[in-house]
Amino acid sequence: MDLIVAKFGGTSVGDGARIKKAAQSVVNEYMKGNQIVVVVSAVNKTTDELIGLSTDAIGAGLTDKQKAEIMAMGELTSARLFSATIESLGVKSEFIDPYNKLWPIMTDSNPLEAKIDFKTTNEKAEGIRELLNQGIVPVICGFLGKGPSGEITTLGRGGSDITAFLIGHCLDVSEVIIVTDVEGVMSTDPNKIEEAELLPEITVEELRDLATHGAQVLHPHALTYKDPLISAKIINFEHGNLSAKGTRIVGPFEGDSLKSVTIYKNPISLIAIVGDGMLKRSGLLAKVTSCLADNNINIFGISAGQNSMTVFVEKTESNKAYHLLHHLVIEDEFFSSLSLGEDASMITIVSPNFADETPGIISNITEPLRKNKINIIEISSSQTAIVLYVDIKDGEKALDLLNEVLE
Ligand SMILES: Nc1ncnc2c1ncn2[C@@H]1O[C@H](COP(=O)(O)OP(=O)(O)O)[C@@H](O)[C@H]1O
Ligand SMILES: N[C@@H](CC(=O)OP(=O)(O)O)C(=O)O
Repeated sequence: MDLIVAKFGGTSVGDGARIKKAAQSVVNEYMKGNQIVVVVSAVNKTTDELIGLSTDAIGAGLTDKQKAEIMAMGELTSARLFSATIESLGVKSEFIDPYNKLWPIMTDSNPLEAKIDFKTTNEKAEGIRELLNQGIVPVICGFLGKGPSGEITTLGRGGSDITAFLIGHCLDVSEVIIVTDVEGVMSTDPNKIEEAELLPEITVEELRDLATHGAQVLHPHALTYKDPLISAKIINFEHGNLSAKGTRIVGPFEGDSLKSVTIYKNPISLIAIVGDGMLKRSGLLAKVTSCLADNNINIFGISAGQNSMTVFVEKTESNKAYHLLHHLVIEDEFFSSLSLGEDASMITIVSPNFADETPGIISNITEPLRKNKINIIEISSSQTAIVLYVDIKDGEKALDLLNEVLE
């Protein structure tokens, strides 16, 4: 007997027929002898409509607390609807909303982007297991939380995915299934490029980066709760079948923790190339990268400024790269000179929450290094990773300091 969480997004429960199809797929799984927890989003665009209505009626006077309470009506309704539909198909079901004593998801008091109180949620989730053992299918409102005073909070737009993975983690389920309006994760958004192709599999790390950079298919924070041993997949509601294939989400793998500070095992060398007004000339970056690629030299990073560009390569390859790039510099009129810099340690800090921790995350990271007189040679940041280069002699010390920051 497997224990499964199935999350149905707004479009998957977009009308009566879809709700029935979704409920039938749950019932079929239940009939196979599996236990199943349903997490449901608001029907179709209900959340947008509720926001639109309240903004039209109240405008700037709408408080965040009121907004959360009004938005919550979407999931309060859909959970009741879904649970009643399961019952109509002959299986016992109970909807679980924040007013129910079994409600598990506890948060801080932020109404719109509530932070999950993991410890309490983990304890409370055991109550759901009692229902499952009685043969009841719990239908939990996605997206919602309960604050310290019993008030309704929300986990941020698209937050039902977080609910699904969080419940999956707390109950240590065998599988989390995200049911949505596309076949799975595709090579790009199929609603933007029709030729998009289905990926049979994607790693947690890839999907997290994709989601953080705007791909709506899954909330990036949901993956924080993806355990390596819990299977997960994204499937299309059209199949009406929870065994549909879709895209399997694999990992995270050992050493690929979602929050980590790592130092690259080998020294890195910096090669700086200068030229007048480099940013305004097209094709210079391509010349440098193809020169190194043609000679099988891996580029670890590259940064470009007004009059210079820095390339990061492994120290063992730096001499070869230096000579190759020198040829390029003397051949090309837009480059004037290059220099092989000091050896550096490359430290990568990864966290899915950087996007939320800004402003301030860069200074949190650089401040302890400054205090310890560690010079940062170069730093680059994205929404999920910060890479910095420090003098090779400072590498290990910087690693320790940055581990403290991440804790
Ligand atoms: N790489 C991608 N693969 C699949 N879908 C994507 C991708 N990038 C963006 N999307 C979008 O994600 C949408 C699914 O997310 P969402 O609308 O939030 O679904 P749900 O309502 O089920 O939660 C798809 O309709 C698609 O437009
Ligand atoms: N209904 C909420 C939560 C959610 O996750 O919805 P969906 O699964 O349809 O993206 C929202 O629209 O933000």
